[in-house]
Amino acid sequence: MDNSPMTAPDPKIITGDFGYVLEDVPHLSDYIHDDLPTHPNPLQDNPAYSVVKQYFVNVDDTVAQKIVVHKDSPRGTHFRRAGPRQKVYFESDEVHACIVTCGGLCPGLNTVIREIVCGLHHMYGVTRVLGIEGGYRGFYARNTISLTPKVVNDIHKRGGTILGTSRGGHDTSKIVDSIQDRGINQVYIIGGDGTQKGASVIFEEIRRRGLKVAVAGIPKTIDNDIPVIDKSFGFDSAVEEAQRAIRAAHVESESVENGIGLVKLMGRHSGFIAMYATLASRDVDCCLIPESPFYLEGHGGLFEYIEHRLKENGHMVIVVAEGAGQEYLYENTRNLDHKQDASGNKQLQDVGFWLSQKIKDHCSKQQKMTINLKYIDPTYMIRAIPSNASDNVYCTLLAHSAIHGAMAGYTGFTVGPVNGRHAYIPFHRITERQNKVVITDRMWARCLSSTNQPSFFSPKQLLEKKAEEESGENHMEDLAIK
Ligand SMILES: Nc1ncnc2c1ncn2[C@@H]1O[C@H](COP(=O)(O)OP(=O)(O)O)[C@@H](O)[C@H]1O
Ligand SMILES: O=P(O)(O)OC[C@H]1O[C@](O)(COP(=O)(O)O)[C@@H](O)[C@@H]1O
Ligand SMILES: [Mg+2]
Repeated sequence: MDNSPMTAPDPKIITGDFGYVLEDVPHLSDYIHDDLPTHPNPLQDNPAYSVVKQYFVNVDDTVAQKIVVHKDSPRGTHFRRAGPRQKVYFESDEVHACIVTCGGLCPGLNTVIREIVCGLHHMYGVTRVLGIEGGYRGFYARNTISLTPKVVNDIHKRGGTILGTSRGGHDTSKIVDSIQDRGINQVYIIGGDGTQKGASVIFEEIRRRGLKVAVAGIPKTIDNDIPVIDKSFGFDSAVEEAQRAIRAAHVESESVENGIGLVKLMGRHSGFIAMYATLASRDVDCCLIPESPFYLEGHGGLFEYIEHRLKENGHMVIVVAEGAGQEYLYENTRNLDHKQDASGNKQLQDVGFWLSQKIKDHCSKQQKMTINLKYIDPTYMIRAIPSNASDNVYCTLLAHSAIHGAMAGYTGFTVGPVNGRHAYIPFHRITERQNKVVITDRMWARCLSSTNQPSFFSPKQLLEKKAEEESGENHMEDLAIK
């Protein structure tokens, strides 16, 4: 076996007129130089699909990343449009696919698994699909299970993942050895930012070994922290389920004098669930997210706002994303500073519990008012639900787009909607940064105006933040266009 070090190839950038840039994804033919045979897409004979007008996408179709433009704006970055091609690079009985799920749970994982199995079977006549159990380490440390449409028929009605998942355990060469030994030639990897980084190095190793194996990533994150794509599957389901906890917090708080309902929601680095759940509910008086630092004491602080709100309304609901205010918690427990999970993610401390204590201490110290605080932590209950109807449809489209891409010989890509159109996105664009709530954007302003909470920023700090975010955006644009 060749053990020369892995080097990532340069990104595939194709430029055109008027500032058009295609950030393309790799194709098997980029590194397998023997003539790879192509075959007509079996979908053309499929009774369900054959009548569809223009079912196949044009090979040159691309999707624009930026759709708000001015008369003279450059056309900017584009991604290859996802969808079925007229020619495929695999024959049906040649395909031996596998599916793995990694990282934290998320509503919809089972739907994606189901739709990959059924899509491969029904659209492309593929019968050999293996489920890798227990995340990346399952490639070399666990048994596999054979997945058929019958086995997966009902799984979309269940939360979790029938394959199991794990953090850590990514051993690239053992994983690729296992892929090679089993004769797998399509690898479907469902997972978040960490998983997509893992998928990227698996792809690099496969390319280095010159294997005819397509690697397709399906982005999973309940936190919605994956960039470029419009949103991640399971996010809508999570926001919907969070409403139940917020409603409970509201009922509890308004039933007593000076009631405070405090709800913690997931969101390690990105406060999207908290922000959307707040906006959807309209019962929330304060939403705290990691992107927007807050402070407790003094003028404009959280305590002042709580006192004001209780005086005014007699009760209040606070939503806090789990990653918010972590700087305060680490201040107090220096010894836990560097605790990480098996994947290297920083382990967070319970901001909801900490905040409850702080609010209670403050109110009892001040002897100003007796409060009645109920802390609700529904985080794992939310993560474990099955996906809702709209996420189910979304998961189906993701699975189909991934299958069409792999069958067409594309590899080293993540699939996802960009401005509503599914596209193939190179791994590095998905893993180079995290999607975060931009607190100088209108959506956060809507959230603040719906709760009427303080922004916790002075006008000067806000201007600085805006300048910082604008220069960050320009930097990303530069990277994309070069
Ligand atoms: N930089 C990386 N390179 C290779 N594998 C990684 C990397 N980061 C994470 N992984 C692997 O990806 C899997 C999931 O990562 P994790 O961060 O736990 O969840 P998520 O993918 O949901 O963000 C783990 O098995 C982990 O070992
Ligand atoms: O208890 P676990 O499995 O480590 O998960 C907790 C974390 O998982 C998340 O849901 C995100 O997980 P991923 O990074 O796997 O998408 C966070 O919101 C949360 O901090
Ligand atoms: Mg992650």
